Amino acid sequence: MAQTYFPTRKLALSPTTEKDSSAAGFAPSHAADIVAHAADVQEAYIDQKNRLVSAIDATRSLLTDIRSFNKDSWVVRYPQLAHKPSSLVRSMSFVDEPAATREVVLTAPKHPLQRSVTLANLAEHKHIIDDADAADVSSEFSVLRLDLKMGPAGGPAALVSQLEKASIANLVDERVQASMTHMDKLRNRIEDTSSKVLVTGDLNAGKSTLVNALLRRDAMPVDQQPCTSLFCEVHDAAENDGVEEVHVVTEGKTYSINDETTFSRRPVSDLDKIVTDSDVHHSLKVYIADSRPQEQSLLHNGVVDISLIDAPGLNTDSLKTTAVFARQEEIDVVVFVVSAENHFTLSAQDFLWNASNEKAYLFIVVNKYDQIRDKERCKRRVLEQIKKLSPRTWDDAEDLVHFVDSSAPEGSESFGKLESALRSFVLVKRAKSKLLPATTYLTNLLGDVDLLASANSIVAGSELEQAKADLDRTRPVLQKMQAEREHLEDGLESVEDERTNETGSRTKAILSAALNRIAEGDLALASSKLQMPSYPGVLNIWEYVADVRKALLASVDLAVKHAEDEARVITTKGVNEVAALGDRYLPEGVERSKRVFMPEAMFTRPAKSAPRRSSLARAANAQYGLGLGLANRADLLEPTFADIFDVQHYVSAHFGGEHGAKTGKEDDEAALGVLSLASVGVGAITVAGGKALGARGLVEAAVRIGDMLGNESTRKWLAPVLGGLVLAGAAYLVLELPTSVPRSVGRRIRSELDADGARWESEQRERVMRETRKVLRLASWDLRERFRGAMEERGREVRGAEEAQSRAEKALAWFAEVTQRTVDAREIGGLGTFTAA
Ligand SMILES: Nc1nc2c(ncn2[C@@H]2O[C@H](COP(=O)(O)OP(=O)(O)OP(=O)(O)O)[C@@H](O)[C@H]2O)c(=O)[nH]1
Repeated sequence: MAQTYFPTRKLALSPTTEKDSSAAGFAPSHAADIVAHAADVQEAYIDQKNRLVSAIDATRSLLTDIRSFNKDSWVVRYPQLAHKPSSLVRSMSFVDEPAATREVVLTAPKHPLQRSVTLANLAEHKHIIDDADAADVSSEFSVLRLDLKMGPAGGPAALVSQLEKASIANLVDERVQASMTHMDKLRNRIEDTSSKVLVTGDLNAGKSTLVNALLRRDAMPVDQQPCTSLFCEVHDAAENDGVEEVHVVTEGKTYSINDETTFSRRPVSDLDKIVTDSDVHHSLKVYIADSRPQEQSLLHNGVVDISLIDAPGLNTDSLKTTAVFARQEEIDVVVFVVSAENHFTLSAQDFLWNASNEKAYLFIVVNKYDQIRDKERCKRRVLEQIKKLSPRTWDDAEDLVHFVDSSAPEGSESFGKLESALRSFVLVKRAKSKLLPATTYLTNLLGDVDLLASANSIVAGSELEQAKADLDRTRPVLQKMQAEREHLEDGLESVEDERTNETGSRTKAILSAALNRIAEGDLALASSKLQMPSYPGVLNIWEYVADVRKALLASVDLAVKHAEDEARVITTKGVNEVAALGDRYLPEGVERSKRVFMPEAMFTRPAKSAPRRSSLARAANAQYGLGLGLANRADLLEPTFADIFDVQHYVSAHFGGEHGAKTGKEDDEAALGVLSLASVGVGAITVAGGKALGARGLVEAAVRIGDMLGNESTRKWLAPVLGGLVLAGAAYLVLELPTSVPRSVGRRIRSELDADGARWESEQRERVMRETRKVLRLASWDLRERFRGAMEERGREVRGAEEAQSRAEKALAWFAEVTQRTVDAREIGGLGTFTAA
């Protein structure tokens, strides 16, 4: 019954059960009780309305926060719960990830004001999974339900199997936004204090008289012939700035008090005339001032802006119009006026029957009761009719059916009771039409928020676990890498240095030995591939020198190549050591270097720029593939006199000068020009003497020879002796050539290699070391990059996991707060206790 909307007050009205006798003998309560009841109802209504408004505001702010949290901190997930027969267990999946399902369980709320069910992880609630009673518990969204069916119009609807997380979150956000807009409307509706009471009934039943009685003034014309044919809507003049006025609504326009084009103004004194003259169905807005205090006035009651609509009497013509009018949403209450003398006409019965089906409760005023002699009998017969026409009205007859004399309201107890009951009834009906939808909506919405929060809590919980596991896995790896970085660095440096130095010393050893050997006239390197040419005889001495030169140069090439090969071996070792360092320090799962080291590719690149050096030194840098390729350089193969008689060697050896070793090739050639002539004979002498003679000795010998030539007798024997000596020397020279030429050539080559003062050997060493260092640097760089990349990757993983952890923790706390706030909102709105009848 109506009072159940306001359970916070113990109402003074008798309970329904006591009224069961009302059909037989209706026992009216004392008017004072009714008035007190009206005050209670009014207070309870205001209280409930305010609570609901606060709850709406709290929910609205919660939704605003949820939206911004979802935007900034958490992509909200939308769960789908598949029902499992006879159990509280649901299979939960998310629209963005339909394949991944997890079992959850519906749990009883921890708080009485929580949703009837929330979700929890199955593992934590195994004990309640087989509760058959729970099979029907709904785990569906109502307000925030997403319509995920899509497809061409008329075609088979296809379930959107998978949408992006973000798109789903957007859809949820849109639903939340839409529900906020809807709440604004509900709030406006609740706050809207206007309420329309339609007064209708049989012709001449006294409707206008009742309206006048309620207003306590003769505003509406009575006894009109023909009967009232238009709808007069009576408002408090306060709504028209306190001015009493009639607004005749322009035909075809929708009335707005703020739009002068929708009505024309007439004085209230013209009302009689307007009603009398009216031959068409107009509607009127009548603004009447009620000077009575708020607690007495119906129009001016301080709670609801009630307007009374005096409708035309029901007949076959007006019946339909009035029925349509009564059905309008803004009509909160229908007051049906019936004459006690006539009871219900057929039109009245028709209207009541339909109206009671559509609007459960009707307020019935049985008028002209003063005219009835046998009042009890009349009352009984009227109530019997009401019982048939509107049983629910009959149930509440004490509140809803009033037997009055509208022509004399002042001081009438029954009329006072009618007024109070009508006011309560208006408020009760408002509660039903305005507060209840808002209450239901809010209850459903908060339930959905709970469901969303608990599903997202479960997700946050799993993400937290995942993040912790990730951290446990990645953080130690990162820390280990940070700790070992220096070791790796040291290891790489030492491989680089050690192997480069090893290459250097190997090269040095090989080349030193090689140069010493050629200086002795031997091949730089003993090899089966090379042989010293055999001496072809003095007549082919020039070719012999060329061949020796070529063979020695080729052997130097071979020695260089040998040093390079050694460097390749050492470098390969170094590369393998770098790879081993990679195996040791790179974490699991990091791809090892795919570079394949090809030792044969070493020493194949021409130097980009070399400083100016002797042609040999330049050649040394020109072509690495075949050692130095010295033996293929035509310009280097050209033999010289010095290759045969190495005067320069003897001269420099004698003067102990380093001239020869230090001059350039041009100087070599100049020296050869001066000394070449002398070297032929003198070189022979010196060699013939078995030891190297000094220049002084040579000069002295020449002088003595000159003296002897000046002496006649001496000349006689000197010529044959001298000739003999020269011949012997020449013979010796010729005999020694096979051994002296290789030495001379070897020494020449050696000194030419060192020609520009830069030690050829150390240059070669540097070159070979550079190559090794280059390879090892590349290998180290590659490993360092891998290590750095892996460390960055692990760092990112750790940071990602840390962020995920803090996001999940924040989300868990947030969703717990959301749940608490839904509880608070329910409490504020009295939703847990406010139940519909
Ligand atoms: N004695 C008495 N006369 C009443 C009462 N109510 C109305 N009347 C009289 O009944 C007549 C009709 O009253 P109206 O108020 O004009 O009736 P109505 O229902 O508005 O008439 P229509 O709008 O024309 O259908 C008037 O003469 C009123 O004085 C009442 O409670 N007691």
